Amino acid sequence: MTELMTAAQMRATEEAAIAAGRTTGLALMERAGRAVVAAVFQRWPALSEGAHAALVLCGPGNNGGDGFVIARRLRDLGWAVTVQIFGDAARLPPDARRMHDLWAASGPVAPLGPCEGGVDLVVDALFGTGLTRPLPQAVAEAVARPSRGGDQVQRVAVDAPSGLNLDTGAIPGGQGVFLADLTVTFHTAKPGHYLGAGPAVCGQLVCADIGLGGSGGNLAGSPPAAGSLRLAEPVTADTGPGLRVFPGAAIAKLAATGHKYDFGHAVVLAGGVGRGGAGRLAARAALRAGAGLVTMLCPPAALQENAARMDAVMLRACRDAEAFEALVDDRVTALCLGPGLGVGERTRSLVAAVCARRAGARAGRDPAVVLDADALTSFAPAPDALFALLHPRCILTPHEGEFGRLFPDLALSARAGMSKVEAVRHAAARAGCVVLLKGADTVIARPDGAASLHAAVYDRAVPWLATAGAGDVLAGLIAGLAAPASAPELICVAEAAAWLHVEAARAFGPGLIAEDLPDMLPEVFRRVAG
Ligand SMILES: NC(=O)C1=CN([C@@H]2O[C@H](COP(=O)(O)OP(=O)(O)OC[C@H]3O[C@@H](n4cnc5c(N)ncnc54)[C@H](OP(=O)(O)O)[C@@H]3O)[C@@H](O)[C@H]2O)[C@@H](O)CC1
Ligand SMILES: [K+]
Repeated sequence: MTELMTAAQMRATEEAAIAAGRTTGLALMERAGRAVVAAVFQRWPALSEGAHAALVLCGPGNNGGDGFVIARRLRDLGWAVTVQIFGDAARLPPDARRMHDLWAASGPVAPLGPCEGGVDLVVDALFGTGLTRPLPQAVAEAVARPSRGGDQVQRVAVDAPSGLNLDTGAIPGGQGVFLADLTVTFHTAKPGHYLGAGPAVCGQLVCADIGLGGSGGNLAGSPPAAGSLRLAEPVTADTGPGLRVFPGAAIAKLAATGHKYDFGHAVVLAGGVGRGGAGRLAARAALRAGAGLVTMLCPPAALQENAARMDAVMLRACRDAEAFEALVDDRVTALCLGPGLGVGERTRSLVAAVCARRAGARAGRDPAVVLDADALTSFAPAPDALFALLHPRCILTPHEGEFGRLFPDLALSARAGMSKVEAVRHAAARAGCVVLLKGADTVIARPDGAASLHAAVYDRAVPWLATAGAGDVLAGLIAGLAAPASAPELICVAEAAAWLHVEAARAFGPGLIAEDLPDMLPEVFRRVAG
């Protein structure tokens, strides 16, 4: 399932299922605890054979309840289990109290403290979705305490490593968090499993079905609902092999045949002499992504330099915004500007001219406009002047630095407790267009709050993608995918571009430079269509 639920949404889903009589809190808790044990055995098969020793740390809420289920299950399998609790068992919520009592009928419960004897497994069932503030000192000490058993001790977190905020991926207080090798969450993943510090402290993420029923909807690539949040991850059709629904459906050339104009005409505006590399990267990516034609516009003095470096990309001289008007006709379906364009008035006037190109009521949809890099920074002194130019077929693709220049109150340093998802949602609403904030946790949002998280973390981590020019390639990819008449809506295009960008980097591997990315796309496409 690609939907991501906040703690409040998860609570509401659980309550609705219980209120409708479809399940009970106790049944959910039992399944949650058993799912953790099953995931532990799958990750470490040696632990599923013979008897071992575990330390189970239980908290004051239902996360603790899951811990008591785990303790009971392991003991039933012959393990030696030590259970410690933070807080007063008498004040546990009812379901957790029942699970505590079931365990306590035949096993002791001690307060948090050093564990006598060596263990093979430490279970963190201290806090899950209910963590609202920094860990208390006693808990911070408990999660940091090394367990006897050395390197052989495996550490599993129930729902979340305690100390991690599952809505934001932040560690409130900045310190004190359980470092897990494996985190088992329930029903859907939560934003914090993918945002910020989440992936590093979760270790590996497994999402277990606990019988709450699937929503089945909000899959990557389909039009998202206002206010929803999902993961941009592959979606395969249920019926047989063939195209992947996502990202396959977003790549026009994989799904249809047609004339080159059916796949659109993308225009990339590039910088002056010696600054054209960024624009060339974007143009090559747009062409590889499937635009039928790509034209690069550059200042007259840079024509020769660019002509020496490009063949399939067409090239025209464009001195300023006035020249732009004369050069671009109605068949241009996507425009990309910013990479290498330079910061200043010329860029501002080009952005104004590009955003003013509208299809009109009868001509179908407006051209897609990708604004990146210098096209964003040029408006740092007056972001509102940019927002006044934008329309819903525009997309801003900042990195954190550029984002902070346009939205200083939403900048990373100013976010204080607000998640990256919320920050980008606010930015999109203010800008009146799609905003994609880059990172290992790329967040894309539409003005109505529909959002998508593309995570290059866990087994998709590509640290070698942090290389000069990679962002220019992403901007070009979006323009190229958005250009065809059959392209899906812009937020879906952006999801697909983010995914392809990372897949291209993964296919190449370490040593990658930005030039390699567009040229890896054919290999990625073959796999998508296979
Ligand atoms: N939803 C579902 O479908 C299912 C949920 N399940 C499980 O339930 C978990 C959620 O349970 P939960 O809501 O009881 O929250 P949990 O994380 O146990 O903590 C709440 C307690 O901690 C306290 N507290 C918080 N922060 C604190 C701090 N810094 N320092 C000290 N105390 C602090 C807080 O106190 P309060 O803030 O109210 O003062 C409250 O007492 C979920 O993660 C999953 O494991 C499964 O069983 C199956 C189905
Ligand atoms: K936990």
